Amino acid sequence: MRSAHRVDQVRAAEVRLLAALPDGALMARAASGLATAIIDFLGGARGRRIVLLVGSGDNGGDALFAGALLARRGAGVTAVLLSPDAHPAGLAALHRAGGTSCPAADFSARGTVDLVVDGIVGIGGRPGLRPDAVALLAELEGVPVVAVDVPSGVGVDSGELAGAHVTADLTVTFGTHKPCHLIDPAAAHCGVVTLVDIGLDLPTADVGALGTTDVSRLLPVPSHHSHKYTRGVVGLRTGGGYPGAGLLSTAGASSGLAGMVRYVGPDGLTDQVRAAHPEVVAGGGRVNAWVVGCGSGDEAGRELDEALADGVPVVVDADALVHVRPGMPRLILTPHAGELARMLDVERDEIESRPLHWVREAAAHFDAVVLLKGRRTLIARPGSSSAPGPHVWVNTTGTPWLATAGAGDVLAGLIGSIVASGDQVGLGLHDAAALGAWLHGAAATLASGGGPITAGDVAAAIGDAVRRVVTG
Ligand SMILES: NC(=O)C1=CN([C@@H]2O[C@H](COP(=O)(O)OP(=O)(O)OC[C@H]3O[C@@H](n4cnc5c(N)ncnc54)[C@H](OP(=O)(O)O)[C@@H]3O)[C@@H](O)[C@H]2O)[C@@H](O)CC1
Ligand SMILES: Nc1ncnc2c1ncn2[C@@H]1O[C@H](COP(=O)(O)OP(=O)(O)O)[C@@H](O)[C@H]1O
Ligand SMILES: [K+]
Repeated sequence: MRSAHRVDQVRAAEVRLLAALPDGALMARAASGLATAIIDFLGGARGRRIVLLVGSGDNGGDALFAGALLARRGAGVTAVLLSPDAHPAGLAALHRAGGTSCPAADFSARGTVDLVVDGIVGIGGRPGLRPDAVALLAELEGVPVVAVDVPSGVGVDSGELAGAHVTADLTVTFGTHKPCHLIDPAAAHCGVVTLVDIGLDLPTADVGALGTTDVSRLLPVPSHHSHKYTRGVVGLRTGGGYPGAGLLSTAGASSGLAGMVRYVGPDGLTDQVRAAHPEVVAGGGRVNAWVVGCGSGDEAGRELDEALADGVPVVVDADALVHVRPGMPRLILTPHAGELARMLDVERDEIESRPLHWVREAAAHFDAVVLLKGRRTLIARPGSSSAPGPHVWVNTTGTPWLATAGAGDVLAGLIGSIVASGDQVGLGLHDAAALGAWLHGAAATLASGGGPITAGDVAAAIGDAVRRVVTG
C-alpha cells in the first residue's frame, strides 16, 4: 500500500526523529536519496548542467545539499536563489563542492541546461508561486524538472491547484507520500514519484493506494469447500432504458468472482443477456448484492427501491444516483464528476478541481461509500465508519484508453460481484469498491496493451487481471 500523510502528521514524526538524530542527519538522508534519484534520472552526473531553484526553507536546503553531491560527481551545478535567506549550510556545502550560486534577478539560462531541480517550496509552502519563480520557470521551459518533495505551488494536503505551480517529470519525496502525489489534479503534475525512506515513524494514513499485495490479501477467492451460493450471488437491475448498459454491467458482474449472477430487466433485453451470458440466471431471487442504475433511464428509481427492499448492499450507478437520499443503508455510489455535481448541486468544474474534498463531503452527506470516477478514482468510506485503514482509497491502475463509453457499467457490475463474493468473508464495502476499481484499471491496461479498447474488452480481461494477482 502507498500511504499519503498530511503535512501535520509528517511534521510530528519529523520532530520525534530530529530529536533522536545528530544535527543535519535527516536532511543529509533526504539529499542523498535525492541526488541518487537525479543520477538515475539523468543516467549519470558528469558533465551535466544542473540548475537548482532554491527557496527560503529546508526544501531549498535539500536541493543545495543534493547539488553539492552532484557537483562532487562532476556535474556543473548553479543554484538560483529566490531568497537571500537560502539554507546557509546547504549553500556553503555547494560552494565547497565547486557549485556556484546567483540571485534569481541575475540568472540567465545561457547554453544548454540538462535539468532543473525544484527546491522552491516543499511541505511548508502555500499554494501558488510568486512572480520571480514563475519568470524563472518560463525561462527554463522545456528543461526536464525534478521536484524536491512536491512540485512547488501545489496544494500538498488537498491535491488541489491554486494558481501557478511546477510540473515535474520526477518527484522525489521523503518519508511518505503526501496526498498531492496520489490525488488529481496535483498528482498529474508530479510525474513519476519516488519515495526515499528517511526513517519516519508515521500513524495510519487518511489516504492510501492499494498495491498488488493488498489486492491479493483482500480479494475473496474460493476454498475447497465453496459452492456457488457461498461464493455469493450478485443481482443486476439495469438496462431498462439503454440495453447496452444492461449487457455491459452483466459482463462486468460475470467476470467469475461471484458464484452466480441474476439479471432482472425487460423481457427482450433478458433474452439478449442470456444469449451473451448463458450462465446468467434470469429473474429475481436471493442475492448478496444488487447493482442498479446502469442505463436504467426512467426505471432507475423503482429499481433502487426494489433493491433496497432486500436489505443487501446496493451498488448505485448512473441514472439511479439522483434517487439516492441520506439514510439509505449500505450503498456504494459510483458517480463520475458530472453525476456527483448533480447529486450535490455544485458545478462539475468544482468537483474536478477539488475531488478529494467533494468525495468526502458526499460520503459524509449520504453516509455511503462514494466512488468518484476519473483518472485517479477516489473511494471514500461512509462518514459514520470507524473501520481501521485509510478513509479514502485512490486508484492508480488503468490507462486513459479506459475513458470509453460503457466502462462505468462494467465497473458497477464488477464491484457488485466483489461485494457479493466478499459478503461471506467479511470484506467491507469500502475495500470491495477499491478492489473493483483496481481490477477494472488492471484489466483495462492488460486489454489495451497501449492501444484502443472497448468496454467489452475490459470486461473480458478481468479474469486475466484476477489470475495475475492470485498466481503472483
Ligand atoms: N519533514 C521531513 O520529514 C523532512 C523535510 N525535509 C525538507 O524540508 C521541507 C520543508 O521545509 P520547510 O518547513 O522549511 O518549508 P519549505 O517548504 O522549504 O519552505 C517554506 C518557506 O517558503 C516560503 N514560501 C511559502 N509559500 C511560498 C510560495 N508559494 N512561494 C514561495 N515561497 C513560499 C515561506 O517563507 P517566506 O519566503 O514567506 O518567508 C516558508 O517559510 C520538506 O518539503 C523537505 O523538502 C527534509 O530535509 C528532511 C525530512
Ligand atoms: N483519463 C482517464 N484515465 C484513466 N481512466 C479514466 C480516465 N477517464 C475516465 N476513466 C475511467 O473510465 C471509466 C469511465 O466510466 P464512466 O464515466 O462511468 O463511463 P460510462 O458512463 O460511459 O460507462 C471510469 O472507470 C473512469 O475511472
Ligand atoms: K519543491
